[in-house]
Amino acid sequence: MTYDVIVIGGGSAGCVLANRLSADPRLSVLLLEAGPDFATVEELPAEVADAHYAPYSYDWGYRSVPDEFGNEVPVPRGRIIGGSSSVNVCVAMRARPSDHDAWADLAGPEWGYPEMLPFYKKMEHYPYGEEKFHGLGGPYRITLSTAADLGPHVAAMGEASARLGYPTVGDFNAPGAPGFAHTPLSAADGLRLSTAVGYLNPVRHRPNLRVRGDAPVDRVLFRGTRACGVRLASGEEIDARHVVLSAGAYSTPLIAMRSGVGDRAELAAHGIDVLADLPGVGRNLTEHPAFWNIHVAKPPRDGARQMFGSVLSVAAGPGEPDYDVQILPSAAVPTRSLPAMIVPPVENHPTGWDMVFFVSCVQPRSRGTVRLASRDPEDAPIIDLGLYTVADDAERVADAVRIARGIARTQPLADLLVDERVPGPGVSDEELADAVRRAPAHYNHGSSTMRMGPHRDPDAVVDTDGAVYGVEGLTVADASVFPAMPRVATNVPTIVIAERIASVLKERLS
Ligand SMILES: Cc1cc2nc3c(=O)[nH]c(=O)nc-3n(C[C@H](O)[C@H](O)[C@H](O)COP(=O)(O)OP(=O)(O)OC[C@H]3O[C@@H](n4cnc5c(N)ncnc54)[C@H](O)[C@@H]3O)c2cc1C
Repeated sequence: MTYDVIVIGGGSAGCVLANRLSADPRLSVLLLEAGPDFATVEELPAEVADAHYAPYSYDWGYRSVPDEFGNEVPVPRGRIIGGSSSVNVCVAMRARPSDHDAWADLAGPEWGYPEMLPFYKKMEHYPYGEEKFHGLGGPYRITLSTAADLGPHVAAMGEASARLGYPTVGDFNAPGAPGFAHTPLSAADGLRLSTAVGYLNPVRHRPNLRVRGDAPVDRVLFRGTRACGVRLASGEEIDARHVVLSAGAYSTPLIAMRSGVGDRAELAAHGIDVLADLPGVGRNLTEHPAFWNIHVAKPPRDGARQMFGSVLSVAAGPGEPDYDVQILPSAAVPTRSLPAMIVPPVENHPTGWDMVFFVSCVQPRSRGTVRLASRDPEDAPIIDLGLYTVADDAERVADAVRIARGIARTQPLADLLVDERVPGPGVSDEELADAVRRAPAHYNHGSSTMRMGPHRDPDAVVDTDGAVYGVEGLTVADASVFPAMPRVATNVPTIVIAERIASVLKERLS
């Protein structure tokens, strides 16, 4: 059988494509996912269903190459239906109007905020009611955490921020000034709402949609320069009129390169024939660099239900059109619940409880790369996150830690904390940038490795509709096409990118 469309990767974007394209009963759609498929919420492993903590199972197990200090940073990515939306911490932030201004400048006016607002509304089920900035009845349910969900430490953080002059923001996903806000969440009643749950499960009954889990793809097949199907890692070949790459910012460039789309010299090094010489494939990897600023907490009177669910956004650097650093405060959490691969366990902890300020520079200038290690589809890529290769990024993260330290010293939060644990009181404010560089972490927001842009841009890989330059019948829709990194968490921006690309593609293929 020849499918009208094969979508590779059933993650945040792939499930959107599968839903929107198969809405046309004339289009036969096959969704191929490397990880396991769980067709109902009841079948989900408990840790994947539980929205309160990010599970680090169902993961590709990637790591960044060692940096100058020998740190090999983990790069988690979901290998499961729903992709990284099945393993993330459920923060559901829209890209800001200022991010859309940048996208419009780099990729075309259709990516501006007024043009994209209808897609945000279309994707959303906002149970508090439809209004100017929100939608009702869309596939993706967005909820707001309550003060009870977040516990007393986060409430005290909000009060301390207000005392220091940071405004309180009622609706993070409406345009407006930065400040302290409860973050919207892709979770409800403790259930993580992946795009598999929101977009895919309700349409699985469609006779023109087939979903295959445990089906890793090796490469796209071409007749001349026209995509005509895919080859699975098992060697099985499947025909299609059109192929969509939605395998995420790390895997999409790998599949492209194995298929002959990429930098000529890199393809030649692996003996791959060149179909389209596109040097931008695997370049421009952008990540939000982060630091775990940890404070020993007094045990909370009432336990929180949600680890993360609020954010303070601040313009720290000069000349930014919007905020450039973010501080995500955690609830007070048992020390042993922090991921050991990121926060080494400590002996003789004074209380057994910590409060984390997970801080980031959300407009980083550093860039990294994703490269092929070999032609074997099961080989991990060579990932160089490139964190802090531009020194200013470490200064911005240090700015965020200084702000977090100031809030930790301010009442009423100061009364709920004991002392700073990481980096610790022995590290002065002036030494923070160095401490940040020596303990690299990130927000798990890797993107832009198949960047969207005009053909004249030598690093652009896809056009404004996600079509890959130099070949026909091949589209990319996932976080790899971000024209620039938004200053927010990347799941919702990936979903709206997929929504827009799906709407254009459906028109073309129908
Ligand atoms: C631990 C973690 C926490 C995060 N927390 C948040 C958060 O709270 N809020 C937020 O907004 N963002 C968060 N993110 C980021 C966000 O989830 C991602 O940016 C987003 O999911 C990316 O979507 P995508 O479609 O590009 O890729 P993914 O969702 O990763 O989907 C790619 C899919 O393709 C599949 N695939 C890959 N290679 C192949 C192949 N060869 N053949 C077949 N299938 C393949 C993968 O298994 C995966 O299912 C987090 C990410 C992680 C990893």
